[in-house]
Amino acid sequence: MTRTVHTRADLAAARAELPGRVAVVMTMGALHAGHEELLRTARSAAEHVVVTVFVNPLQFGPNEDFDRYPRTLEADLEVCRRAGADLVFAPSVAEMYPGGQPAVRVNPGLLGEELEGSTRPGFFHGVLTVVLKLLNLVRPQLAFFGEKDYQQLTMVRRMVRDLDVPVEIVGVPTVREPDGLALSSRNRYLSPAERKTALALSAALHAGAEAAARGLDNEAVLGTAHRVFAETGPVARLDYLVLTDPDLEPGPPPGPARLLVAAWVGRTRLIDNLPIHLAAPSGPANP
Ligand SMILES: Nc1ncnc2c1ncn2[C@@H]1O[C@H](COP(=O)(O)OP(=O)(O)OP(=O)(O)O)[C@@H](O)[C@H]1O
Ligand SMILES: CC(C)(CO)[C@@H](O)C(=O)[O-]
Ligand code: BAL
Repeated sequence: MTRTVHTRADLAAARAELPGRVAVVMTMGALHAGHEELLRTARSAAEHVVVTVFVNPLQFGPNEDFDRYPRTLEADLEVCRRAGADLVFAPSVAEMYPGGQPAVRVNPGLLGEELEGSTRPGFFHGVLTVVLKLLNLVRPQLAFFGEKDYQQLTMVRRMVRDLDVPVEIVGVPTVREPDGLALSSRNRYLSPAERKTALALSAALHAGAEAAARGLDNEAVLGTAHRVFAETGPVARLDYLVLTDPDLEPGPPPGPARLLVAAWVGRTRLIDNLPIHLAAPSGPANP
């Protein structure tokens, strides 16, 4: 049975009745098959699954989509029931932030100012603060996050390591539509024409990954990705398309790397990323 609670007192009481290993899946609702994959993976790894549904105002900028973000709690509860979640915590903003916006927030450090943090100032302060609060309220052994939000997953791992938070973070590969588009709650903002343009993100990433597999160097991999982005989505507006090392440190080494993209399609900002396997640069020939 899936129980739904809205207050921290009811959460504490319901949590106390869950023995064994507890996994949490944190969401902003508007659940889709990507979230369902997180729920399935969590279900197979722990005795109990807790889902949180909360559109966190702290991570939205003043000109972002907090007000129009889809809120579909009844449908979300049905997804949670089907997935066999034990408990859903769906608090109000006042329940999460009873004193108003918190003065004390998690500082994400320098990486928090880059990529997503560069275009969305304060975003990772807001994300890490609510993630830490939810970890403290749910007290899970495991927490599942999607690779679709790769920088978020990386930042959460760093926070847990740097602040000694007693939880294991598990990343789940991105679930895609058959044509490659990464599932995202924001896809429902797209008109049919924008839905086609949105393919520019995944097409660019896949072209970059294929170029790397063919042995092309970093520059050619990025060049290929840029060309395919422009050809597939000429009306999309690129924010960034970068090749980094898998921990988002500057400068990809030979070997594993990550290609990340963010772009606006109309008023909708989408992100995506893929792992890349760069061939080692060929050194001077042996005499
Ligand atoms: N396509 C996907 N595959 C795997 N995990 C996903 C996917 N989309 C979202 N997630 C993960 O689900 C969790 C909750 O994300 P969230 O509720 O913000 O959904 P979202 O689709 O990313 O929404 P948005 O469109 O607002 O970015 C996050 O850990 C996120 O990485
Ligand atoms: C992790 C999260 C639930 C925090 O609000 C959100 O950023 C999301 O849905 O990815
Ligand atoms: N999906 C990550 C949360 C956000 O974009 O606000």
